[in-house]
Amino acid sequence: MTTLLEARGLAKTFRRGGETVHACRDVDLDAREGELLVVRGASGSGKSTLLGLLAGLDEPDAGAVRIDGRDLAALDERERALLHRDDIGYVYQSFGLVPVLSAAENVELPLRARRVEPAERDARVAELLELVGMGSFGGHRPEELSGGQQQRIGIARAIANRPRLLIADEPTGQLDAATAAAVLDLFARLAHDDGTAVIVATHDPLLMARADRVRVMHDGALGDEVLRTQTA
Ligand SMILES: Nc1ncnc2c1ncn2[C@@H]1O[C@H](COP(=O)(O)OP(=O)(O)OP(=O)(O)O)[C@@H](O)[C@H]1O
Repeated sequence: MTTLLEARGLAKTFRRGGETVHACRDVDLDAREGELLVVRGASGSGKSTLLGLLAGLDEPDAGAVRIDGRDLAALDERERALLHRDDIGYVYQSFGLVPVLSAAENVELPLRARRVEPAERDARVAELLELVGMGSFGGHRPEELSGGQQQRIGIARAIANRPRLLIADEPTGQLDAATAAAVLDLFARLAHDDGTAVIVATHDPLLMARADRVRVMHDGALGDEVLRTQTA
């Protein structure tokens, strides 16, 4: 399998009150095409910080992230925007939907950014809403949707442009068991059938059971790979 993302020596600290929090300490990580990689860890262990660094949403204090061999720190603003538009899908823990847009318009945003033709855009939005079981909710604003429904819209938006790299922060946190299982199937298909590199931060044991690899984060440090059978 081809390595799509390589992170080396990633570090990030925050100041909180008078103390320094080491949210990410010397993290090395590879993500490969066709693979579902789970990062597991207790609340506050640094998973969200790490995912934000991997996607280039935040700058590390030290270390580097290369995607397809390109160092994120070396990209100018335009190159970074294109990388985000075309190659990276990100599922935010708190969904990150635009409140004044409908569910369908939120899903449509990445397609508009790529200037997909209107007819193709409409068809793709309908397909994506169906895929996440939200076919009848396209006209609803985020505030009219439950947390789980917003989470599903966030997932549909993240995969709209068929990214090569999908990064998802607790993507089943708000979902009931049946919907979570459908999302797991979707992520597994994206990795195993479509060749997407999928990185998921989760506490969900079912998601861990579907992973090809599991890495455990503890106090900002990422441990060696653990066997899936050790994660249940
Ligand atoms: N912007 C920030 N300012 C100050 N401290 C922060 C900031 N972001 C994260 N932290 C701290 O860094 C540590 C790691 O947080 P992070 O959100 O990455 O963990 P997490 O594993 O994703 O937790 P959760 O599962 O609860 O989302 C925590 O101690 C958190 O309080």
